[in-house]
Amino acid sequence: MAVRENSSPSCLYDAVVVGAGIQGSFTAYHLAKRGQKTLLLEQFPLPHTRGSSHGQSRIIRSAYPQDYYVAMMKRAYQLWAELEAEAGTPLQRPTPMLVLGRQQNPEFQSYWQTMQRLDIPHETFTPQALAQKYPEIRPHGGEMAVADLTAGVLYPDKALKAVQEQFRRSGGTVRDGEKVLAILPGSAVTITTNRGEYRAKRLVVTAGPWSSRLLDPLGVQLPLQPLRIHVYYWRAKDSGTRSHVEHLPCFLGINLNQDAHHIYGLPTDEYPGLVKICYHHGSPVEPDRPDQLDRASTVPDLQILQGFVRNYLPGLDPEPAVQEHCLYTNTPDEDFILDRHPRFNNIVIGAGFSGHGFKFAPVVGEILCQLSLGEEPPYNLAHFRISRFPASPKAAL
Ligand SMILES: Cc1cc2nc3c(=O)[nH]c(=O)nc-3n(C[C@H](O)[C@H](O)[C@H](O)COP(=O)(O)OP(=O)(O)OC[C@H]3O[C@@H](n4cnc5c(N)ncnc54)[C@H](O)[C@@H]3O)c2cc1C
Ligand SMILES: O=C(O)[C@@H]1CCCC=N1
Repeated sequence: MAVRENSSPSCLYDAVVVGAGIQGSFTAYHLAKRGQKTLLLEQFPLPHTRGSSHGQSRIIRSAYPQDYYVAMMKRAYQLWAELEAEAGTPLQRPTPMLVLGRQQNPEFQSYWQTMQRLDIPHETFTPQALAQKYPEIRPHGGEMAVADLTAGVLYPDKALKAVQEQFRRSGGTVRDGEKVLAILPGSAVTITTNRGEYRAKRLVVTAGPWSSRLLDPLGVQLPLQPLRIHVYYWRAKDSGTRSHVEHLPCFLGINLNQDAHHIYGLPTDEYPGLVKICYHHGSPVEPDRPDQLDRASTVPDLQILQGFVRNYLPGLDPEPAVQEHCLYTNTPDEDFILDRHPRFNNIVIGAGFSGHGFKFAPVVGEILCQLSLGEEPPYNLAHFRISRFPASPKAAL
């Protein structure tokens, strides 16, 4: 195997980041801005559609039931604006997001109370006010809404391109089509790829659905579950009502009709006249074989969504017009993993973004950069620690 660029001390990298999805790309961007000689490795030729960060729309919002996410979003909005200024292009479009639910529902209450307590600009809609403002939406049984007025639609493909470009401008190197096969810990970490070998003072692993492949041999078994998520786009029944589709806000339905489901939607630019509505859960899958689903554990997402469309958005055709897919990597509590390796503190892990990580990527990248530089990020990271999971037997090293 060829040894690349590590035959002299000057070719030792300050940092190597594995995985050029949105989290790894922002981590590399911050490291390079901090003057670190940084290499970003990606297994597939870029851009690609095989992980979690591709596509043309994601929701950005401040509204979360948990204060710690709201605090991180404050910083994320600042950093998104910085990247937009550097790139000279908008990376999001402001669009309010309705949290829909029953007033008595504890999760709905948490969203609402957090918005009030933390002064997130918001507007509350009684069922009557909701019907007036958004007649396309038909809530049931007294369901109401609170709108996060800071929300919007992010443009993921553009964002990924912009952050990687700015990383390169800061002196960083991206090598795509280069898969990391092995990691050997040490004061300088040795990284073996299908093309060669590198050494780095610090390593950040942001490998999305493939994270366990790299981390298990390093003795950290994380409860990460890759899920296949179907992305559905729906059209108005009557083409004359197309403007109704475009008028819809982003929305997040909490246990609507007293079902256990979370369903979300957003107006998008990628298919003019269609609205994207998805089920926030998917079927377990191997990331290299996303088409092989185990029937026994496949979630009936389409039936659930069709029921929702018929009941809540009767102006839409209940047959989806377009179907795509993407991968989530879930933790059991759906909180992220942002931590140092328990034994090797120059190896940092960012994983388990559980289908809601895109909006946080600028601040996640900053946190992973700070952790890898031995700094303590100014957030409560207790919810993101590896130690929150029950200990599992360690692999031999
Ligand atoms: C359908 C869908 C809708 C979503 N909606 C929202 C939303 O509205 N708002 C929101 O905030 N978030 C949303 N998310 C979540 C968000 O997109 C993800 O949290 C985020 O993209 C995760 O990024 P990542 O960098 O961790 O993973 P990825 O994008 O998967 O990146 C990991 C990268 O690592 C590379 N890699 C893996 N192993 C190796 C290796 N051995 N060597 C080299 N490279 C390697 C992979 O090829 C990949 O490119 C959604 C996700 C999906 C799928
Ligand atoms: O993160 C988001 O905002 C979206 C909507 C809720 C479910 C997952 N992604």
